[in-house]
Amino acid sequence: MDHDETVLDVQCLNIETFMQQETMRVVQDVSFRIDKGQVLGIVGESGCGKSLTCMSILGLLPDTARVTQGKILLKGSNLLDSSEKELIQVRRRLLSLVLQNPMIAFNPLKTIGSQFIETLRLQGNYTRKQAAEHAVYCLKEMNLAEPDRLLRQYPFELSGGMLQRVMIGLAIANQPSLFIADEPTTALDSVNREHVLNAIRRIKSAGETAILLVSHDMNVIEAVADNVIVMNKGKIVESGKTSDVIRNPRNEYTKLLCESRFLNHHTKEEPRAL
Ligand SMILES: Nc1ncnc2c1ncn2[C@@H]1O[C@H](COP(=O)(O)OP(=O)(O)OP(=O)(O)O)[C@@H](O)[C@H]1O
Repeated sequence: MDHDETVLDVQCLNIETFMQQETMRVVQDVSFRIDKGQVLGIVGESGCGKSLTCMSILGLLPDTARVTQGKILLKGSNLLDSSEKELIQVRRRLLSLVLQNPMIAFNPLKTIGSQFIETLRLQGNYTRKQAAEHAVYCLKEMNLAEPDRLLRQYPFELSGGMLQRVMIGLAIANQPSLFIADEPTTALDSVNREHVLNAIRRIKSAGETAILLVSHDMNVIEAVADNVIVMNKGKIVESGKTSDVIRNPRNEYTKLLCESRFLNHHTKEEPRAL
């Protein structure tokens, strides 16, 4: 594989948390790579370390957690060696994140348009007019109808699924090198989930961005991820091409996740923890 294509290379990542005088190794020796135009899925039960792994890449770990060992190479440079100032620049130019609940990402008192335009102008060299035009383009890319009208609306006027797509449109507006989506479909009904998966497919087919997709739903991973890692209790217990892992799961937890695929379609429940 051409090394130039690798966007994110996480090597032997270890994260500890410390709360109430107790230290816990919550991520242990986790390694993975994502190339341009590829989607890597991370699956695993609640508390297995998926979110802290993502937050460490963004340099946004909470005060009660820290990376104790490892490397996070973004296009070859180790983010763990970056200063806070450099990280802010990296987050603006190269990384973007979408979380489960888009409502908390928006200011309820401002229109979608003003927030979209403000963020675009913060990230890039846009006039207000150019930013407004680009916002319309991004919303169209997300297959959202009537983007001009949508930009005049307030967050509470949109459904969760629409807001999530607005968030994704905004997140990829400046073609980040790495797009991290942490449970982007979990709070959505099946129709909106499909819209979000289509949005991810579109980003993938543009071929410029590496995508890290966290989910506990194997259906979602199966739909868009080229490769998958399965985490349990802070460790990778299985990894490989998504189709191979699903066809031939080796680990007991992976088997459960795969079996729950059909169940999840109807109930959206998380599989029982082992
Ligand atoms: N801010 C924090 N301070 C201390 N410990 C934390 C903090 N956030 C998470 N943890 C602990 O770290 C471990 C990993 O949590 P993490 O949120 O990464 O799991 P997750 O796999 O993303 O779970 P979920 O699917 O529920 O979001 C858990 O044991 C959790 O309790």
